[in-house]
Amino acid sequence: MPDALQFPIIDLSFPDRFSIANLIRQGCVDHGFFYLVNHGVDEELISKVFEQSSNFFSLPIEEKMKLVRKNHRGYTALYAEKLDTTLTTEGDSKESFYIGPLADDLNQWPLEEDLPSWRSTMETYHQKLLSAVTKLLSLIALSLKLEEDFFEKVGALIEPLAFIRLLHYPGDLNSSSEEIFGASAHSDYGMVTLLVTDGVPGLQICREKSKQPQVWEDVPSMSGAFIVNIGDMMERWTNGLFRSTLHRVLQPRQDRYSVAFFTNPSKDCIVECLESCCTESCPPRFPPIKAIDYLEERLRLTYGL
Ligand SMILES: O=C(O)CCC(=O)C(=O)O
Ligand SMILES: [Fe+2]
Repeated sequence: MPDALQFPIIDLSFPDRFSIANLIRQGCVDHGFFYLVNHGVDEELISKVFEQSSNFFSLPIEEKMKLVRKNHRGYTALYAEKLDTTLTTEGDSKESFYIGPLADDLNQWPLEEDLPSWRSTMETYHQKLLSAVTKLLSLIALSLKLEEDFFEKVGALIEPLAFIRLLHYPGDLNSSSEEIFGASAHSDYGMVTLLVTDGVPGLQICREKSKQPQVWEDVPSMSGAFIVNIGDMMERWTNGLFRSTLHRVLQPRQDRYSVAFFTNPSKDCIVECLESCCTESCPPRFPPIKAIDYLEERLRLTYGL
């Protein structure tokens, strides 16, 4: 049995920004994961989000299907999504609900009379998370020896494509297939993801994706902390220095709820390998891409469109 994983704990309020930036760099190079504490998001708000998430997923399926995913916002039913696009089995055994950028009016909301304060809770959470991520990205820029406002300057934060994903993994599914996962193996697509879970285990990472057989290690939740992971666009920016680590969620034996916050750059932002991460012996591994084109292609593959 490998030892339990130990990720660095990043304190977003710590005054010595350079030492925190170094710790972030270590977490991103070694694991692509770290914990974030003192992030400025109240425990009480997080509890409310979990309560409202459970209220929504408890609705009858016909009600949930009225808000079925359009423009990548709204409800996706059990087995509708398959994060590991190489699997031939049916989709992942989870249901989810996406809430995207608040400004563009594309989100779908349950009726206020059905779920009072649902929309305002999610909107507040979206705003708070975006503000925590903006602070975190300035430290990530420092950790790459860039100016703190690098991600602003390249236009990543003009209107970031930031999504809340409420997740519910039912615990009472009797599946005969070993190949059914709550969330099958994948890496996230964007810059960074901030995840909070209800403490029910299931999340695992595989640090060496090409090594066979793959070794999967449990990621423990930490009370009061976000689990942060690097996504593929950040891996591309850093020419592979920061890892976008493969992860998955096992099908749990009891209900499991989690809430992910995915941050992608603004749609027209160009993601290209940083000069400081390239050398003659380590040339750029990824061509430049426009954030929206990359994101749309990844979503298309995930939903089998
Ligand atoms: O539910 C979790 O713990 C992780 C979810 C996840 O990896 C994702 O939604 O991308
Ligand atoms: Fe993920």
